[in-house]
Amino acid sequence: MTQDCPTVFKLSNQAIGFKNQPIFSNLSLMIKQGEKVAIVGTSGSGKSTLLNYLYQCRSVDVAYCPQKSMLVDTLSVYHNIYMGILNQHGFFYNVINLIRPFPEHKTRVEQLTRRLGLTGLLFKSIDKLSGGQQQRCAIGRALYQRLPIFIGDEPFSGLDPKQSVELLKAIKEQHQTVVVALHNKEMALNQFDRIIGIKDGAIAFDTPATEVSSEQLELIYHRIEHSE
Ligand SMILES: Nc1ncnc2c1ncn2[C@@H]1O[C@H](COP(=O)(O)OP(=O)(O)OP(=O)(O)O)[C@@H](O)[C@H]1O
Repeated sequence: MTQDCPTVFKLSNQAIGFKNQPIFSNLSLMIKQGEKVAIVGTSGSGKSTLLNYLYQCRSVDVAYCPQKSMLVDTLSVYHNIYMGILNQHGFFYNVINLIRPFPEHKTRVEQLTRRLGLTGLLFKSIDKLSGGQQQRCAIGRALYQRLPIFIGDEPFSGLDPKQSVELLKAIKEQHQTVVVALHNKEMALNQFDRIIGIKDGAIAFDTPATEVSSEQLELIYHRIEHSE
């Protein structure tokens, strides 16, 4: 039961946003260890702003998969995935491993690429991959960090539904707590424990996925049409 688990994020009446543009003025939110949370809302509603804030709150425990993947185009899948753990090793270890991969990392990254559906692409450079393959590589970078929390900002947007579910399964196996922004309502309803709907700079609903109706979700995406 996650109710009895430690709290991993707790925001109380928090203002979140940018210098001259607050996005949330009074946000309260608690996420417990072990929860699998989907964040939904229209484009521009503040999902990325919130996820980035959560990441900043405890970056050492979070494998973060932002919308702009920050992969290095000219480097290979292997190198881009390994880069996720650069901060876990010393400078010389990293340099040697990047020039001549240690067998331990090569084996583990290769196993991971199979799970990601990137078999045979280990040493292919990122700029030679499709958008979806690049996205899977970015997820691989997060998975390779083996951190307790995964935060993903639309990590499946370029993937087909089957791949998305498979990758989410891998993410759930690797990370205790999962917080993901997505636009796929079916996935939010079927694959997560809890759904947080964001609208007009506030949480419109925060409900167990089994209790969220598709009407509630539709409402989140409903735009008010202004007429003169
Ligand atoms: N660096 C920034 N400086 C100022 N305002 C920003 C900045 N980044 C985003 N915004 C604004 O903050 C609001 C929320 O943006 P955010 O990217 O969090 O939305 P989102 O829900 O993630 O959207 P999408 O689904 O399109 O990714 C938007 O109005 C956006 O214009």
